[in-house]
Amino acid sequence: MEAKKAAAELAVAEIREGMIVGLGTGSTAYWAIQGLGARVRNGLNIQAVATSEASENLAKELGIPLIAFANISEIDVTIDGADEVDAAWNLIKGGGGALLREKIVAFSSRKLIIVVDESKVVAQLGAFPLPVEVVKFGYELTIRRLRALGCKPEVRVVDRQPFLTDNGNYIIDCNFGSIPNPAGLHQAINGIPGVVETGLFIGMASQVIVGYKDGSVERL
Ligand SMILES: O=C(CO)[C@H](O)[C@H](O)COP(=O)(O)O
Repeated sequence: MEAKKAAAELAVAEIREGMIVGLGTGSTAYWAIQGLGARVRNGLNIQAVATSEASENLAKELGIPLIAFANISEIDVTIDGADEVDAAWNLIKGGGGALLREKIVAFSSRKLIIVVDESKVVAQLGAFPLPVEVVKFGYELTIRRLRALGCKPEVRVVDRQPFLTDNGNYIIDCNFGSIPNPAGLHQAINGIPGVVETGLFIGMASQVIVGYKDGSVERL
């Protein structure tokens, strides 16, 4: 917990008056949202957009003002977590099932700050099974096509039910093993009809902040 909190707090310190801020999803982003809530209570004037219903609810509880996407064209800074970060700052995301909204928000963010604990930093992506969001229709066929790309795909199950994203889709966790060419794999998966989005975030991170067990932090 200390590692995630420390990384999140350093990112929150970068938020300035008047900014539009993207709120990530997960246990590390949770600390960023808490930190932003504290700064808002101390008078910081920001507006936020959330990447999940959970983060939106937390922002509301903390009194962080939210703004509709219809009223913005860009987000100044988004702070989000990741499941893996490689040496080129490519990411696997979606462990919390919010990858589609996270990618939509990240894509329109001038700056994407990724906050992780040290366990997430890897030489090559792939030890964490890649989450892929797919529509329910024909998902059995979509899974076959994913398997043909060389992975072991599994429908994510929570409480013995298929997990449904905030968008009403399934998550297929795809174990490819080591991923030597993340961009190529992303393209191949996104070419399968039925796939909505992959959890590979290629070249999107602007900054990576790593927290350590002893509470120290490092910018990569
Ligand atoms: O991509 C995500 C949610 O879809 C999260 O950012 C990712 O799973 C990391 O979560 P945590 O900070 O809880 O380890």
